[in-house]
Amino acid sequence: MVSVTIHATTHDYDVVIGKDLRNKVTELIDSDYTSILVITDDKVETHYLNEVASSLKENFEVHTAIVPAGESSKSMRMYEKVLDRCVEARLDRQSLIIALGGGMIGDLAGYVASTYLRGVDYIQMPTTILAHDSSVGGKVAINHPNGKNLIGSFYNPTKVIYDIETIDTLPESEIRSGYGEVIKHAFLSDEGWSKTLLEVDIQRVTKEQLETDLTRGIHVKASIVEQDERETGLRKHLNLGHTLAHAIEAELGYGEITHGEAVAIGLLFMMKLSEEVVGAELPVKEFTEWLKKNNYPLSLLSTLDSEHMVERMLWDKKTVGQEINFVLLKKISDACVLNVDKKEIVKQLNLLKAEVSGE
Ligand SMILES: NC(=O)c1ccc[n+]([C@@H]2O[C@H](COP(=O)([O-])OP(=O)(O)OC[C@H]3O[C@@H](n4cnc5c(N)ncnc54)[C@H](O)[C@@H]3O)[C@@H](O)[C@H]2O)c1
Ligand SMILES: O=C(O)C(=O)C[C@@H](O)[C@H](O)[C@H](O)COP(=O)(O)O
Ligand SMILES: [Zn+2]
Repeated sequence: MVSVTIHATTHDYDVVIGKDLRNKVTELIDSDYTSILVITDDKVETHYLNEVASSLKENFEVHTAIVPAGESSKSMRMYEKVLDRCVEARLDRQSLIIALGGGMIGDLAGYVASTYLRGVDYIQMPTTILAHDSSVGGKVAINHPNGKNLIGSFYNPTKVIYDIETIDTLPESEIRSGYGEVIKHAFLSDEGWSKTLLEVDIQRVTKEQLETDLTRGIHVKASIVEQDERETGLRKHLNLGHTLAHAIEAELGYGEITHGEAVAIGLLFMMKLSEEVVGAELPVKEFTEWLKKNNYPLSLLSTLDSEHMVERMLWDKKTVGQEINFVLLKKISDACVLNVDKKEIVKQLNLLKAEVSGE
């Protein structure tokens, strides 16, 4: 078992990474809670809810809330439903919420925890690769039809319990999605690691490599959120690739593309923009090849109208006074935030669309 302590402004919390933790959750809960509400989705429920609930029942009164799997559950409607469940279960201020699932559940349950009774404790139990990112750092949110995560807060969990065995049941599409954020963390931090990842074949990646990459990603994220929890500066770098990614997700409809796939496409666009705007020399060719080899859905770019995507980007949380701010790379592991002219964004997006469709 590996434990990484995150030093947050409100409290320190541990990210515990290990095997079979789903059957040992009770042992990992330090406080004496009156009751626990486990929030999960209906896919994760079939795999892991029984084990987690059985472990908790040894010591606690346990309630459950199950929402439909998929990004469309990160909504106002589902937020209200889960709050109703909190009320129905009579959770009090000494109750605990457990978010059992991927980033969708982590964000939704975390937002519920941050607002119910003005805030109750919650634990993140990530079950996807992507959630190595979402379970750390305390950003919790739900989506609005206009833009991703428009309603949310910063609210740190009391613990993150990452049972690494749960990722065994992930389909290939979710491994692909997870690697979108893993490679983002590599681009932000380490050229050598980035090169290693560009060799990864998503269909054949080993368990050992997955564990190493996840743990590494958690360390990168931890270091950044510890320095700038509320995203006044440095934390913006974690948004690398997200200005386009979030615009694509909202445009296609939440859940039509995975978050990590959208981020991967956003990273490619970020690279092209970085070359153009800051004269960076980046492994664009290698990254494009890697995306193609691993079946990231680059072809959907051709379905997007560039001007309209710029309109979508105005909902990005880095947008100030209608100016779009991009996280760009001067080189691998050296990011900056720059205002990019809307005409330039349209031009570069059109060029990228033409390139990937082979025009
Ligand atoms: N808060 C943050 O800092 C942060 C960071 C990154 C992403 N996010 C958010 O995270 C969300 C994406 O998270 P995600 O990719 O984990 O998606 P997700 O939670 O929707 O999970 C993806 C799919 O995998 C299924 N699943 C989950 N665990 C499984 C398992 N172990 N075995 C089999 N199936 C499993 C789910 O039911 C779902 O169908 C987005 O909403 C994104 O905005 C938040
Ligand atoms: O933790 C952060 O900060 C991030 O930006 C991580 C992103 O991977 C994540 O998708 C986050 O939810 C995006 O935040 P937002 O503020 O752009 O909604
Ligand atoms: Zn993300």
